[in-house]
Amino acid sequence: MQTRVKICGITRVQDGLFASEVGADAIGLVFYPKSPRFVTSDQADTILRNLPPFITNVGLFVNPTSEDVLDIMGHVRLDLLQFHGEESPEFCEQFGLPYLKAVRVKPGIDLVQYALAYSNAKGLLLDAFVEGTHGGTGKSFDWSLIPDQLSLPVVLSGGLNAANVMAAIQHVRPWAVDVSSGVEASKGIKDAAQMAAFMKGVRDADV
Ligand SMILES: O=C(O)c1ccccc1NCC(=O)[C@H](O)[C@H](O)COP(=O)(O)O
Repeated sequence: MQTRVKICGITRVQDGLFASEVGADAIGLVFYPKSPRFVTSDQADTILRNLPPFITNVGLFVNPTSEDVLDIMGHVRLDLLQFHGEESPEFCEQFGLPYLKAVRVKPGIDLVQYALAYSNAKGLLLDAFVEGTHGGTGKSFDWSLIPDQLSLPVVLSGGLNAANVMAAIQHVRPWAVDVSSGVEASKGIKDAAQMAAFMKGVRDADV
């Protein structure tokens, strides 16, 4: 099986294009204003208009209002939503788009119950728990906390990079992996060589 790849926190057309060229299946656009990778709807629209076909785009939010999401959706044609806060299943489902629910994993969290609660999600994005932040931390977590079987596809995230992504895939066998910090020259600025190396690590894990 080929592990899918999302490269998140794209803020520049050139980074979205290169992510497409190296084989990423999806790019993430962060609409959370407190993030150093935040993009406006106009910036997001420009990035998406320059992407080649067949690249899924994911709009990322943290505890938005319904109006926040609808406003972005009115300006940007999003394929998938990703919620990183304390959004309820009902909140996530109201927009008529498929969505990923992000979960920050720490000992004691019941991922089986989480997957059952968000049963209409397209997947669970499992990320590191870092107090006071919601994501994009560059920190990994103990992958052994992930149950062998969950009722939703797993998108493994949190501190992945070219050096650890092969081990992560071989350990977890996720549907997909997601990366932001691990392919950056600085926050929000992706590094082409790191993106290419990350993709090579994913392909090496899949053989
Ligand atoms: O990327 C951010 O700045 C961010 C801020 C707040 C919530 C979520 C955020 N990113 C969401 C992602 O899907 C990241 O790719 C994920 O958290 C992994 O990030 P990293 O550990 O830096 O690879």
